[in-house]
Amino acid sequence: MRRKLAAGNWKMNGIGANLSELADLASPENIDVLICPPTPLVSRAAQANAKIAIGGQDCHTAQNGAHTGDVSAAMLADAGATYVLTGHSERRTDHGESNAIVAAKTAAAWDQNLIAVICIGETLAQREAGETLAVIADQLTHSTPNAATGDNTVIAYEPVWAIGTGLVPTLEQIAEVHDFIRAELANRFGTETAESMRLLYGGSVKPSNAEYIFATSNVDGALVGGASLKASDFNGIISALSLA
Ligand SMILES: O=C(CO)COP(=O)(O)O
Repeated sequence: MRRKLAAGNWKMNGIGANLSELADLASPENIDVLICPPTPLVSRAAQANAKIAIGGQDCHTAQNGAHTGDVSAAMLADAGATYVLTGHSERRTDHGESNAIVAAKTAAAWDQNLIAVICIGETLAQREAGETLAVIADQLTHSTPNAATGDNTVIAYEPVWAIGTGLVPTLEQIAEVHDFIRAELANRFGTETAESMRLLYGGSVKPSNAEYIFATSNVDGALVGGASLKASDFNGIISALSLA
């Protein structure tokens, strides 16, 4: 059985004062809860609530060296992180990260025993051009190294046009992509590995729509931006996932 995962991505939001939100997060026994705060908060976040996991939002392909401003998977692990996001669309756009770079970052995360949450998703233009599944297949294939397992990898489907916009795909659209991802994983890694890998939906998930999204085929949780910043909001999503 896949353990469901409620993941929050604080993006470039939050200072020390915001860490008090972590103490107020619910942590139901039957699901995993993860928060990915900005890098300067990772170490303190990891001390704030023993029941939730902490992750980085990005890592370098190397573990150390002359890369000013970057953070390595080794540093995140040392600070108490157990997960890291790789290939978030904002990294792909703001920092020009290719699938090959995302795959190298994912491998670097695994080297430090971090669970990689590999993010993929189409733009609105790609969806309107009917290219969604081709884009998803391409990103999934080339961002995911061969050694992926259900233990070291989570796949997050985040349509770029749904991030921070309040727009959410229909449940049919979410199911279509999640079913497709599961099938692609089965083709490549075999059914057992594919069935053990968690697939998250991300993009404007709120307490008000979480229950419906979590009832969708092959959705094992969510990657949440804005609604993860306040415990009162994220707890609504955590509760919906726990009951799903
Ligand atoms: O990008 C996201 C999480 O990684 C989604 O952000 P929002 O939940 O704010 O739309």
